[in-house]
Amino acid sequence: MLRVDLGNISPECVGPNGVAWTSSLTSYAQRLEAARDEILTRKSDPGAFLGWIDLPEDTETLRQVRRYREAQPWVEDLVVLGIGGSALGAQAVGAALGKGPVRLHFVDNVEPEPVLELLRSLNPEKTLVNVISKSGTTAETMAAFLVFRRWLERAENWQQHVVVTTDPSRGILRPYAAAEGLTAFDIPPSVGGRFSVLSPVGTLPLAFAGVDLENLLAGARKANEQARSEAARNLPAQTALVHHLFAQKGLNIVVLMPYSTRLRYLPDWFVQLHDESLGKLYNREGKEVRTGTTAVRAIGTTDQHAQVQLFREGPHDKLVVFVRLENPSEDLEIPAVKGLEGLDYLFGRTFFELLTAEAKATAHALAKAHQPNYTLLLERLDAYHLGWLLQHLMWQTAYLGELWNINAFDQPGVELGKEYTYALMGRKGYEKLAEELRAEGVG
Ligand SMILES: O=P(O)(O)OC[C@H]1O[C@](O)(CO)[C@@H](O)[C@@H]1O
Repeated sequence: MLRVDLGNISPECVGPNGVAWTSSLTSYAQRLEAARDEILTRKSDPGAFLGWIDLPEDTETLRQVRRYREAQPWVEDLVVLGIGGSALGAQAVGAALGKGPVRLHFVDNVEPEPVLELLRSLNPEKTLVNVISKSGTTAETMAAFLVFRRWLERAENWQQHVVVTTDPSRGILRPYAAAEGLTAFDIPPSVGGRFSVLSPVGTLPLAFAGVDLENLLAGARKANEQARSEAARNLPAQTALVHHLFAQKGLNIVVLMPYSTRLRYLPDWFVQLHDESLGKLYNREGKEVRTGTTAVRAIGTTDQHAQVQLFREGPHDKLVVFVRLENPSEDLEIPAVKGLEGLDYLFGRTFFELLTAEAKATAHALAKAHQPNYTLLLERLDAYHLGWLLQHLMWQTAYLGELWNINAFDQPGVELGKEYTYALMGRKGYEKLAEELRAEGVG
């Protein structure tokens, strides 16, 4: 079960003029249900990029991924070459649920030293390289692929050591895979990178990490079920409404703070999902709107000792979202130690009890200071509940896009930086831009 505890969004914080949460939900119910109908109607248009909704139903692709994984028992290290949506989902789920025996590595930056260090630690005969790029053009991923492709020539049959995940027709990787006879998996054209964790972008690396993929998808189907419900039972529409109401009140920062080290990369995945989807200059009618709230990463309890001072006493420009587990997979009892009786309140208690108390205490301390927050509660940390949470957050993002009347599925704002990079690196066709940059003192 995935639940939400809205107890700490104090009534005076929610809705215009102190309207309580239940009244806000009632008054927005029609608008949320219209948003849901709009999303579901638009889903049949591939250009709407809503294909992620159907990924949890795609058990045939999952079977292909499984078959491929079973045919590669020799793999000891899997290197994912990908960035943004082509890496963050697998990284988040792998860190939370990966059991091995295959070690996952993510190369999502072109800083030479860490890449060289990784290469020196790997045995090419035991390494599989999964190059992942929806566009098949991203400079960082392609540069890493060129390096790994050359390095793999040290293996007997390098083609066996590469698996490609890309768009079925666009980009450089697809024809290259066909020409070299490489195994290739599709990223459906209707699925954008940051919504692709349940496609082979995520499932292929996660199959090697020993994640229970059937349950990951089953959990995501529960989120789909809720997201299709009426407003009163529609959890993603409800959390989207909370975000909307606080954004309207000028709270322009969203902190995602799981109380779990295993979930340490979840905020990174969420930051891309939320920021790239919702930070938009224009609305659907082409009117300048500049929407968005800035997602910030935090981990409990670690950031209680780093950021919570600011969350409580700094500007109240944030909505803090806690993620808490209701049950541990294992627990650790704290022993009584003679001579340390000053710590007797801990004797015989468990780590999980302390972790839970810390999370509840922080949430309440923030509420007391009128810093709104709510908590997403996962019954436990397993594939089913994590799949549910991921799909919940994707739906929440889609609902916010509707409430703000923006396209949550494009990212025009990152394109110019890419073009400048091409020009600075001397790519053919970018000579004029390179000249302009030189005239502007960049080069
Ligand atoms: O999968 P690709 O096409 O290499 O893109 C990687 C990432 O780059 C972006 O296009 C821009 O940051 C993201 O939307 C995407 O997830």
